Amino acid sequence: MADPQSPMVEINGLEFTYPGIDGHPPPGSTPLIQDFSLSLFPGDRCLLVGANGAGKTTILKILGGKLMVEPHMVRVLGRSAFHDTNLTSSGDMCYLGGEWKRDVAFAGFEVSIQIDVSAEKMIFGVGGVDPARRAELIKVLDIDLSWRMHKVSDGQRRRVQICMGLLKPFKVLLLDEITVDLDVLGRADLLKFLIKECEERGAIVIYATHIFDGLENWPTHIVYVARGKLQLSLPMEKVKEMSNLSLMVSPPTAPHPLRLKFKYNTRLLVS
Ligand SMILES: Nc1ncnc2c1ncn2[C@@H]1O[C@H](COP(=O)(O)OP(=O)(O)OP(=O)(O)O)[C@@H](O)[C@H]1O
Repeated sequence: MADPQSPMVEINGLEFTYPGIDGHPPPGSTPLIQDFSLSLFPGDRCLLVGANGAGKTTILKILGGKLMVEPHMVRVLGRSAFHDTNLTSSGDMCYLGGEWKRDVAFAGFEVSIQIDVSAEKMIFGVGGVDPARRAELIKVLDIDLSWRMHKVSDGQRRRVQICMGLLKPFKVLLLDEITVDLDVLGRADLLKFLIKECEERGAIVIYATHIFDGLENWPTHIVYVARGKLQLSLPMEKVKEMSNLSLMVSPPTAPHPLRLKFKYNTRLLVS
């Protein structure tokens, strides 16, 4: 188990702008992510929330080492997420997000994983895996090993993707709307499995989603992002303490307010 006092993820004054076609941020552009700092410790389960375009995926991609930032701005397990490729290849950090694609011959060109191969071949093709963990994941995700990948539904394909991503005992898991294709029971079983991973092994999960159903007791933290800035980071005990309190981050008349209503009757009204 990791030292509970030392952060597994540290974001220090993160700034990020997507590069233009010349590979550099357009001159004079305002950074998309600004002045963002956050530390997460062993066992933390962080729910990353915010409106469309707030910057959640960008933050997860930066943490997942898919976008370059200065090494001191983001440390994952004490290492630079972008520069230390061993973080991902070792399985210590796992990013699951977006569509499940694979690179084909042309640089930067990707196609969906829809080849005629069985779920069994894909899952058992991942080497160096504990057979008991693999069997548990196949059960939790209710995977039929005889599924052919070109004939399965989106949700079934997603289950195989999640299973393959979780086969190695990750230390940091980044989930970007990955459960959107799962049915209610499949999602609940997966979320329960992730709680066990955090409590028993001290792993951490950062989960960006717009679907709050069934999440009342899942997170240890709620992190709210708007316009690329951290607006709120609340431990769940605080959210529970705020029973009957409405926390107004922006007036309820703001266009498209996002309402997070948990069973504790805490309402975060944010735009
Ligand atoms: N590759 C890119 N190049 C330039 N701008 C981008 C790129 N990807 C995203 N953006 C912009 O960055 C902003 C944040 O996008 P991001 O995908 O991080 O938001 P999000 O909070 O994950 O949104 P959603 O809830 O819709 O998934 C958006 O305005 C988007 O248009």
